[in-house]
Amino acid sequence: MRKKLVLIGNGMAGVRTVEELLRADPSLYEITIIGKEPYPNYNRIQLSSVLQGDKKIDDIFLNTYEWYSRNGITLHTGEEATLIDRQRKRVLTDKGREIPYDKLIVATGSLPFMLPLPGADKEGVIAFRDIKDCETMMETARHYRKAVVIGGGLLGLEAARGLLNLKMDVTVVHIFHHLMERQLDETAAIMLQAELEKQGMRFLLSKQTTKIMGPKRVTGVMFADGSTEKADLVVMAVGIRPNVEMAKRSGLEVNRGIVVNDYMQTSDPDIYAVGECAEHREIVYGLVAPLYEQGQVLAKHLAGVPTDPYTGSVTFTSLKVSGVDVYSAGEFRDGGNTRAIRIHDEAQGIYKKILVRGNRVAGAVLFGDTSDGQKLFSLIRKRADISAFGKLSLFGGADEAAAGTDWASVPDDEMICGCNGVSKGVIVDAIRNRGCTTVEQIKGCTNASRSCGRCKGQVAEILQHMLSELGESAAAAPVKAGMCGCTTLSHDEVRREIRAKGLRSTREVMHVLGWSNPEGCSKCRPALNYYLGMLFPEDYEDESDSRFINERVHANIQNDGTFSVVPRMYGGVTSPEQLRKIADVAEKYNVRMVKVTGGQRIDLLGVKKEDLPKIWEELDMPSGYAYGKAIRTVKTCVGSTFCRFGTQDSIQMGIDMERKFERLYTPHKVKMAVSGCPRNCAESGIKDIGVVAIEGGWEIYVGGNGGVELRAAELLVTVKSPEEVLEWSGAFLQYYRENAQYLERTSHWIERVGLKHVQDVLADPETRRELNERLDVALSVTKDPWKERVANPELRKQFEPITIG
Ligand SMILES: Cc1cc2nc3c(=O)[nH]c(=O)nc-3n(C[C@H](O)[C@H](O)[C@H](O)COP(=O)(O)OP(=O)(O)OC[C@H]3O[C@@H](n4cnc5c(N)ncnc54)[C@H](O)[C@@H]3O)c2cc1C
Ligand SMILES: NC(=O)c1ccc[n+]([C@@H]2O[C@H](COP(=O)([O-])OP(=O)(O)OC[C@H]3O[C@@H](n4cnc5c(N)ncnc54)[C@H](O)[C@@H]3O)[C@@H](O)[C@H]2O)c1
Ligand code: SF4
Ligand code: FES
Repeated sequence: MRKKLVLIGNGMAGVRTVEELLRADPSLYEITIIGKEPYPNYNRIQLSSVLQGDKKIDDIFLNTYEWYSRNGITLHTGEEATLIDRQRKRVLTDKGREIPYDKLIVATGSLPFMLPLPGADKEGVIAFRDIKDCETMMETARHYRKAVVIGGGLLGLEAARGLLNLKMDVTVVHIFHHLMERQLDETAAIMLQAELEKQGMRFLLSKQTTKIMGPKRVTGVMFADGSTEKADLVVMAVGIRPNVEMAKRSGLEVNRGIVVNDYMQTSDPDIYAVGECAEHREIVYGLVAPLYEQGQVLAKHLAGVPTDPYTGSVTFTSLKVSGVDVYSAGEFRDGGNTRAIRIHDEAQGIYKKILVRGNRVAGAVLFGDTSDGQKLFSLIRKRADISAFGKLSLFGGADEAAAGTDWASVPDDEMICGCNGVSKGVIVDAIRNRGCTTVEQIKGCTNASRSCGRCKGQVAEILQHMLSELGESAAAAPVKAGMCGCTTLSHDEVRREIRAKGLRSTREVMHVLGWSNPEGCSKCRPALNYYLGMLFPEDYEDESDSRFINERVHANIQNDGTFSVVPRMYGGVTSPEQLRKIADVAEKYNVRMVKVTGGQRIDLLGVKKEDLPKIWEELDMPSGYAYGKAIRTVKTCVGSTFCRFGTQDSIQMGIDMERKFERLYTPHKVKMAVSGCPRNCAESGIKDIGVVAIEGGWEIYVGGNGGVELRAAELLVTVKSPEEVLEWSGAFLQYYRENAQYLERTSHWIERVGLKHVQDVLADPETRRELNERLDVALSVTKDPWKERVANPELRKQFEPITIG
């Protein structure tokens, strides 16, 4: 039986440790992760980029919910571990859960330090640590103008730049007489301040804040010298404290952080600590590179793989503010038996200082041109003997950068991605031997550029260099976009290979087609699952784990973690009996909102996951697939049944289409409509398939889209009878299913391949017949997912309130 491993803290260090462990041996542990924040693991570092407007929250997730379920990890989000009952080897949570463990990792990170000032609890006083803080700042900037950031360290300056981008007027209050005194000497700090002032930031240095002013919401801050500064928003960025209270309560040895040995083991041999909450040899780290190094050692240790102990890390920092290049690694203050080698070009705004002790580089501070950063960092880490280097050759710098790095002469062990400890040699190997031909693929293979992203340019340069070195054909070939970072093959190529080689499972596809990441990723897995299901409808066993969350639970997840339920109503027609059932269910399960959708259906919003099967059972209506890459709704107008202008029975046509095509999975969602005359009340002109009745027949339009990119549907064909509408629509749908890329709407697909091409193919009656034949096979094996889950106790278990929060 597998041992139980529990991780407390669903953050950067803990989840990286789990990733490394799965890479070492995925079969060893049954893993449970408890995370206080209501999201999957995200890149906290990139919150600065979100605030600065360079990224969206959606871009910074490192692991999707699918990743957890694919790896068999039980995830409890929005839940806090409150105590470790070490006697009974259980973790207790604030939701009353008791989770047994054999091995436990504590990775609770840090808490931002909030200055205990009078008034610090006022509205508008926040920290900058998580998504919520980031959202609060963005929202505040919509209504208020004046921000004060307390703390002129890395975090404070990145926050200040973000608030400037959000059009706030920003003052940074710093206690020390120069900025970033924990990373920079005075010269570099003064240059940095001048640059940031040019960007519009204001500074109050050597200022000690004594009070937060205001009635309920902050209106200003007061300083020890009696002066004040107005503020509608105060961001405290004055450092962090390891989050150790729970560990302390549970009796673990805690100093500043949770005390660990060289294998990250705490005072309890079955409990480990990793990340910002851990104290190793009296050091607590606050940057990802050392935390990932800790994670690597811990993962190997847990997997029983021989590993060197963790002996501590040399760190580097770099400010993520656009237009400013600052880099600091190792020691940075003069003195302490070090000699300084300096270049200071005031005209060009460049300052470089290297501190040397004996024959080794002990540290470096760079401003204005940081291109030597990683080279110097490598020398510091390796403790390289530099006696053979001329003083100035240590600074390759601007000239070398201008000429472009000669990557052939860079040693393989030179560190390229400091955050993830990836050297040039590892990147070269990924390109040469693991088939990587894009920066994304290298990221997937090696983690390079997955954290702060500053090394991305260098990774791209190495890639270019290698492609030319690997021969003319590679150099000449444009860097091809594979379907994701795991493969260089395009969607079309993958589909062709699956068909040609008769591959029957996602694992087999990945193995035979040489996926660089043997597990695949959230992009390729759903696509492969779709292609396999489409190509082999009768034999392929759907891999629910490869589907997006909505398709796994057959309901649409909402922004608060609840779900929506949309039962099918063919052609948008309902009955008093159905309406009564819907009303009863809505009342019984306290459904928060009942809403009519744009597709003429009724949506029950705010449903708890555990209530889904009960609601489906009591509704006793088919799933409307409102959550899937599938046939959605057929919207109809009243047509000739009631309307004075109606030329045909659009309602019946819509009902027949929906009954025929329901439950069919497609590359992306497919919406349809039928209008009873060209007045087009059902909006057939912006649907994937839009049917319009005319005197004596029907027009079929395709490729319309009413979403973000509005696109009018184009006339595919005019036919005479309802049977022909079904025949042409079926052939069109199957041709789209077989030829579009996964996640390609009909509008994009038609633009890519051209309407003329589709018309030419479908003009042949024999081709239409064959397409419809294959479509019928696919339709014949579909089952209503709600009924299936209601009837099957095993499938119902999935909805018990445990996994994804
Ligand atoms: C805006 C910003 C920018 C940054 N930029 C950089 C950078 O450029 N380079 C760099 O190296 N570092 C940077 N950092 C620091 C980096 O993000 C951290 O070092 C890293 O996230 C720490 O990882 P961790 O896993 O130890 O902690 P976290 O990522 O904080 O994860 C800990 C998680 O545990 C959860 N948790 C805590 N207690 C409990 C409990 N009792 N039960 C359940 N869950 C719990 C927390 O909610 C949190 O989600 C930045 C940080 C911020 C805030
Ligand atoms: N680019 C990056 O690498 C980056 C970016 C953001 C955050 N981080 C990390 O996040 C963590 C938090 O960052 P941070 O900048 O808050 O921590 P920090 O400890 O590096 O800096 C805090 C700064 O606040 C100043 N300060 C302390 N008390 C003050 C007071 N009363 N008034 C005014 N200033 C005061 C300190 O002098 C110090 O310079 C750190 O571990 C940092 O390394 C890193
Ligand atoms: S599209 Fe024509 S038939 Fe249908 S409701 Fe509008 S006017 Fe009447
Ligand atoms: S140096 Fe930060 S991601 Fe590579």
